[in-house]
Amino acid sequence: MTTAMIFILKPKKSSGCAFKEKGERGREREKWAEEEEKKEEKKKTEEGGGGWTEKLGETQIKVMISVGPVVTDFSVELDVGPLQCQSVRQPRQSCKMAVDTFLLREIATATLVFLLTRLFLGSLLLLKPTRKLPPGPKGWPVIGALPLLGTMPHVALSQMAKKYGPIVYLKMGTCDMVVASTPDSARAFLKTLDMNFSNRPPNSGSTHMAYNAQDLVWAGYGPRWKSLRKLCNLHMLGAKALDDSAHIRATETGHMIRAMCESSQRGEAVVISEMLTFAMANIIGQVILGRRVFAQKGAESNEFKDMVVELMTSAGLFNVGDYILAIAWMDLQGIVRKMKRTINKWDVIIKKMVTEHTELARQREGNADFLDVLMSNRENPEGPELSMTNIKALLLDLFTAGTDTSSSVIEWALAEMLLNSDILKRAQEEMDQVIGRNRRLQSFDISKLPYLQALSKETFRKHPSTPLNLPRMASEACEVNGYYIPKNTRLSVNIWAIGRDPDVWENPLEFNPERFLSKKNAKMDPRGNDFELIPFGAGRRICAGARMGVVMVEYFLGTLVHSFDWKLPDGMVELNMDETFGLALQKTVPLAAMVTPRLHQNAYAT
Ligand code: HEM
Repeated sequence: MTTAMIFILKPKKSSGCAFKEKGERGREREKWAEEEEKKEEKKKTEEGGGGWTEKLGETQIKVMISVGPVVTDFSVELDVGPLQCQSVRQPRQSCKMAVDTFLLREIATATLVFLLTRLFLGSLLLLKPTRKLPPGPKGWPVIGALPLLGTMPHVALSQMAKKYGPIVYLKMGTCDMVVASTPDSARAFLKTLDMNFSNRPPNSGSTHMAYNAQDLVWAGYGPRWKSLRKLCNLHMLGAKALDDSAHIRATETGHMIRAMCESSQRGEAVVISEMLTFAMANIIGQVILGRRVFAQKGAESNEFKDMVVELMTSAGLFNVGDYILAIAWMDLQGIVRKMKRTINKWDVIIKKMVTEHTELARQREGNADFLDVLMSNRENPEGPELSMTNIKALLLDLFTAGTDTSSSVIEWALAEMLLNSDILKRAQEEMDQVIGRNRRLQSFDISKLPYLQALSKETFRKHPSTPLNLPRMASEACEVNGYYIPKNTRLSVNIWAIGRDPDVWENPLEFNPERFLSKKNAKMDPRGNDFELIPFGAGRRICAGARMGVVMVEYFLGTLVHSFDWKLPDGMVELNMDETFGLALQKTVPLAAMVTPRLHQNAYAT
C-alpha cells in the first residue's frame, strides 16, 4: 500500500495585464482574497462551476463535476482501507488517503474526465453570442486606442460616447478599457457591479506616486484599505470629525480674508488657487499634525501648490507604459521620470513633517491629532499593521486630494460668476438676507442658503474636479447591458460627460445654478446617490472625503462671495476658461481677480 496526496486544483486565474503584486501588499491581498474566495466558492458550487468529491461509503467516493448548469457525476470504488477524510469540497484543500495503484489509476481517469468536460463545456460557453464586447473605435495596431485620446481625454471620450453609445470599449495597448458616459451606465458599473469594480488598476501613478499603492487611494480592496478608510472617517472625514474641526476652518478662513483685504488695499489681484491651497493645506495640517504647515503665504506655500498640481496632473495622464508593459522601461513620454522627481520632493516634506511631529509629542499629551492615531495603529493587533510607508502615503493622499480638488471647484465657480455677474449678485443677496453684513458666514448658515448650495452643485456638474473618476478594474469577467466585460478591464466613468449630457441636462453648457432649485433637482445629492451628478464617484470606493469636499466648497465659496465684490483685473477683457486635463481638472490659466470688502469691517476681525 502506498500513500498519496490528492489535490483538486482550480485552474490558475490569468493575470491579464495587471502587474504582479509584491511583498507585504501581495500577501495581505492574498489572505483577504482567500477569505472572499471561500464565500464565493460555496455560491459558485451551487450556481455551477467546479468539481468536488463526497464519501459514499467506507470504500467508495462520488466525483461530481459541474460547468455552468451542467453537473456530471460518477462513483469510484476504492480498494483501500478506511478513508481518513469525510469529503473533499474545497478545491485548494488536500486530503490524505491511503491508496493503492488501482486507486491512482481511477483518480487519473476521473481527473482527465473532469478536465475534458470542463474544457469542452467551457469552449461551448465561450461561443455564446453574449460575449460581445461594447462598441468602440478600432484604434491602431499594437498601441490600440491610446493615440485617440489626445491631450483632453475626457472630451475625446465624450465624443466617442456620442458615436458608439453609453459604454465604449477601447483596446489600449494590451489592456481592455471601458468608459461609461451616462448615468445609467455609470450606475450599472458603480452600483450594480460595485463589488466587482472595487479595485483600482496598477499603474505608474500608484507605483511611483503612492509608494507602490501603499496608500488609501490606490490600495487594493482589502483589509488595509478598509482599515485606512475607517481611521480617516472616524478621525478626519466623517460627520462628527468635521463638526469637531469647524473652528479650524473658521480660523483659517479668517486669516485668508484678512490677507485678501490687504491685497485689496494694495490694489493687487488675488490668485485664487494659491490662496485656497494655502488655507486648505493649513486646515489639513492642523487636523493631521496639530499645526499649520505654512506660517505665511509665499514661496514655500506656492511651491507646495505647484507640487500638488504636478502630482495630480501627471498621475492622471495616460502613460503608454501602463498599457504596453514590454516598453514601460522606455518611459516614452517621460512621465515616470517626472513622477520620481515629484515624489522625491514630497518624501522630503513628509519625512520632515513626521520628524517634527514626533519631536513635539510631549506638547500634545492628552490632545492627540490624526497622526498620533495613525502612529498608535502601527502595531494594531485587531487590524492590519500600518507601516511607516503606509502612513507617509496616506498623508500624501490627504494633503493632495484635500487641497487641489475643492480649490479647483471654487476657482471654477468664481470664474463662472465673473462671467455672469447676475449669479454673483443673487448669491450675495441671499446671504445678505440670511446673515446680514455685520458678520461673516458660519457653518450653521449653510442649511439656510439654498442658492449657495445650488451654486456648488452647478459647479460640481459643469466642472467636476476629477473628470474621468479614478480608474477601477474588473476583478472578474462580467456582463453589462448585454456586453461582455473581460476580467481586468479598466473602467473609467466620464463624470464630465455625464454633467454635460443634453439628454440629462437642459442647456448643459449654460452655467445656471437655478436648475438645482427646481423640485426634482433640489433634492439631488452629489455624494453618490444620484448618478446624474457624481463628482465624488460612487459605490464603496466613492471619495473618502466627499463630505469634507462639500463642506469646504460651500463654506469657502460662501465666505468669498459674501465677503467681497469681485471683478477682473483692469485691462483684462476676456477670461480664459480653458481646461488642463489631469487626475484633477485644472484651469489652464489660474484665476486672478480684484476684490473689494463688502461687509462691516468688524466682520473681518476674527
Ligand atoms: C471637491 C472635492 C473632491 C472631489 C470632487 C473628489 C473626487 C474624488 C473622486 C471622483 C474619487 C474617486 C471615487 C471613485 O473611484 O468612485 C475620489 C477618491 C478619493 N478622495 Fe476625493 N474628492 C474631493 C475631495 C477630497 C478630500 C477633501 C479628501 C480628503 C482630505 C479626498 C480624499 C479621497 C480619497 C482618500 C479617495 C480614495 C477613496 C478610495 O479609493 O477608497 N477627496 N475623490
